[in-house]
Amino acid sequence: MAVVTSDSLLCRSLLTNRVTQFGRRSEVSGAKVVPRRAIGNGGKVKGKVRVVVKATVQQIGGLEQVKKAKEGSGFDAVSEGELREKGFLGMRKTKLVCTIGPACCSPEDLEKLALGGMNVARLNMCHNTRNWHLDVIKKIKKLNEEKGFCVSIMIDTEGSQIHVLDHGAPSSVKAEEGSIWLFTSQKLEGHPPFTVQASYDGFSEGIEVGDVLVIDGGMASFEVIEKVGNNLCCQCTDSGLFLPRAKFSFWRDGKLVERNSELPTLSKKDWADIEFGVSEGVDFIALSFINDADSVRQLKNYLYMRSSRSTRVLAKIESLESLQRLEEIVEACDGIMVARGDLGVEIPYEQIPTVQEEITRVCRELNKPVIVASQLLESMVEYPTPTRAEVADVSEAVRQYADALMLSGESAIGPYGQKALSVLQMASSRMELWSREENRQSILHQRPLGVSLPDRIAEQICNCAVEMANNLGVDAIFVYTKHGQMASLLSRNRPYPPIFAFTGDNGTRMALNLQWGVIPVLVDLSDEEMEANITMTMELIRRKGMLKPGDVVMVVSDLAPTHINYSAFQSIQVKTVV
Ligand SMILES: Nc1ncnc2c1ncn2[C@@H]1O[C@H](COP(=O)(O)OP(=O)(O)OP(=O)(O)O)[C@@H](O)[C@H]1O
Ligand SMILES: CC(=O)C(=O)O
Ligand SMILES: [K+]
Ligand SMILES: [Mg+2]
Repeated sequence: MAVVTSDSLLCRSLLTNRVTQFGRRSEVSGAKVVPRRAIGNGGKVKGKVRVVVKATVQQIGGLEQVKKAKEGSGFDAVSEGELREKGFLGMRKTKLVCTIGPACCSPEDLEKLALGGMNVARLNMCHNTRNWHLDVIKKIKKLNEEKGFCVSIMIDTEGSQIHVLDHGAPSSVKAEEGSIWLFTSQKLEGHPPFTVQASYDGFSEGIEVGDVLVIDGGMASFEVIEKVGNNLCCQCTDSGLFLPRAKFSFWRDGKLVERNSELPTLSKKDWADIEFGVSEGVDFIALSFINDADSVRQLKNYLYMRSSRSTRVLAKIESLESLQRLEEIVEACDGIMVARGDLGVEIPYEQIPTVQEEITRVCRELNKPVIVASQLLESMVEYPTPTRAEVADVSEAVRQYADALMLSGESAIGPYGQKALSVLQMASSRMELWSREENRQSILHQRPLGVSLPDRIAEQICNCAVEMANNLGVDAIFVYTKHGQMASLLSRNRPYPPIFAFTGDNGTRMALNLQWGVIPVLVDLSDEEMEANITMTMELIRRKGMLKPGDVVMVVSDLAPTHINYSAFQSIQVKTVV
């Protein structure tokens, strides 16, 4: 068995080599042979950058690298099983994040979630002790090592926000219309009825009589009828429940009274949690309640100083301020979470759908992964089936090409976590298939990102590669990447075939777990011999019986062969398995 092509094809393609204007779209006629092109400015080959597009036929047996392609190396057990069962095109593209809580923290439950397709486990530092979280981290790492899973770990900081600290009951308390309540930041002895303790001393600063206090974005509403010192006396105007940690927002003349900037973005506790995450080698740190890009930069600088550069920083969009500074935050971070729960406290909930669409679009265009989170399958916290409206919401996020979907209470505290995960899995696969059949990918707009010529070339290569891959109907895209840049540029174009991202860097592998359509594979890559890397990885997949004669693989690479005097050497090759 060998991977195809003929040298004559290669020669022919070399003969048709011609120089084109930089930035022109590659013409793909549907033929499997694509002329090699050197791309330069104004018809000249530009300095130290070479781009090669070719179709080749080659024999892959007998190479030293083939021996290295040992069973099981770097390819996670779940993707392998999915590929066997469903073939390349059947592999799920949308990634799944599960919040880990008391309902799913045993090794058996974690294993079931991993088998069910959990790509990232989220630990919410608002809840439970650091030791509890440490125990979960250890269990996940053990599963990855011993059972061949590839589950990345995210910690989600508590952040600072005004919420209920104590309402005098372990679960919920009802507020009836007309009842009068005292809101205070003081701890009250014996907790008298109709009192609520707020989490922040300055919770009532700037608040006036007549303002409206809304609980959890609409769960209950109160009118401020008196202000005594820092305490607020309020009358319930819309009855509802106080849940533990219920959130406060104040409204005046139909507009939010903005307060978030008064609170520290990264509290002492957040820094201690971050320190914990860094020392335990978590893959993602998600920052709650950020208002601008400064806190993201601050954390990135800190990670740089700590030589913990493989930890990726995610910014959660859950305040009005962060929404107003969306682009600068997206540019500064490594990924975004649309935290619809708290966002719905700060903006009217009817705005959530359009805001979500806008955030996912900006993230894809700026090439940052985006997670859509909260209440996706909320009813499954209690019931074993989702509502039809919830399935529609999940499908809408997939249709918008979000990179990932997240479960919160559904997995953390609900008895049907695995079932909720399978609902996400099935609904996303279904919507992906529909999007592909409807050819929706072709209407994706890409804004140019790169500034330097090599970056612009990498971007164009990836845009063109995806267009070619879709037009040619290739089965898989292989990409070789150190930091994940090429893989994410391919993913940004949301191709039909899956992207196998081969990397020698474990941090890159774990980070790519969050990216749409990318299957990260850890392998030893040679800096010198790109062809050997290609041969080795094709053989790795073939020996597992997952590449069959007739399969067509597109290979995209940008690793620089050091013996060639070019600063970058990027190529697209199309290979057919014989
Ligand atoms: N580690 C944990 N230990 C105990 N309960 C947890 C844990 N993680 C989550 N939960 C429970 O699951 C629910 C949903 O989790 P989720 O992470 O969405 O939290 P949240 O409190 O709603 O806040 P946010 O997501 O805005 O930080 C929480 O309200 C909490 O009851
Ligand atoms: C996930 C989260 O923090 C929220 O939805 O508020
Ligand atoms: K949190
Ligand atoms: Mg939140």
